[in-house]
Amino acid sequence: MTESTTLDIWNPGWPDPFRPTVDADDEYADLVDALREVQEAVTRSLPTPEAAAEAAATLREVARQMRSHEVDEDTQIAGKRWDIPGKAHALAPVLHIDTVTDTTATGRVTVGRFHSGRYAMNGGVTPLIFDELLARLANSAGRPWGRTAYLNVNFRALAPLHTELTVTAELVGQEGRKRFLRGAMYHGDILVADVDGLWVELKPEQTQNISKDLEGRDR
Ligand SMILES: CCCCCCCCCCCCCC(=O)SCCNC(=O)CCNC(=O)[C@H](O)C(C)(C)COP(=O)(O)OP(=O)(O)OC[C@H]1O[C@@H](n2cnc3c(N)ncnc32)[C@H](O)[C@@H]1OP(=O)(O)O
Repeated sequence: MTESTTLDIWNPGWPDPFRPTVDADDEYADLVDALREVQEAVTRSLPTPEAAAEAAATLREVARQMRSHEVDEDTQIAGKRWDIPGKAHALAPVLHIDTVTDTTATGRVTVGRFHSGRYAMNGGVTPLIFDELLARLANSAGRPWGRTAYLNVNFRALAPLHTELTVTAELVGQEGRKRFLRGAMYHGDILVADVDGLWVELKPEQTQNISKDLEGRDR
């Protein structure tokens, strides 16, 4: 079993459309951090109508600025910074991936009120976190790119906000193109959720056509 110490490397088995074609610099990561701050602050706020209108105008101005730098999805950076927690995607919870071996992975995550259901992690966010860690493991160790076929999540206890949770993943079996994974999320010793996932290795024609298949369907 080989320990992988290169969490940030590009796996050569992954299809090109997922690779950023320009280098992201730290200013881009900082921009996404600032956007996360906005998401959390807006979620926590009850502004006066005047303050809400002023903030909305400011945010629309930022959107206008960003639209003038628009690129296509193959070129965008968001979701592709494999080297930083949360991959520079503002929706994704900031998952710190600590270890990835051929068959296991571990990580840590803390969420705030932006990702809250009511005083605890929203039930739609838990699968996002599992998908991130299990996908990283499923698609590591030189394995060709596979796509999530299912993620069956069991919610065992409330996952607290503002508290570090640990997440584990294990590759438990492979049959042909199918990779079976299992994962768990803990608050201390308390199991808050577990998951069974299936990744199916893409056929060559499925990876070549990723961008083409989706043309015109992303708006
Ligand atoms: C917003 C979040 C922010 C994060 C941003 C991060 C960005 C980074 C992005 C990173 C990347 C993000 C990537 C993403 O987000 S992936 C997005 C989520 N996943 C998808 O959209 C996948 C959609 N589905 C497919 O593409 C196809 O169905 C796949 C490829 C999965 C299989 O279709 P394919 O035609 O190729 O294969 P097959 O049908 O011959 O099946 C083969 C075998 O598998 C078995 N099987 C298949 N399905 C299931 C099932 N559900 N339960 C049980 N078994 C199942 C099947 O029985 C057969 O078994 P066997 O008969 O051989 O024994």
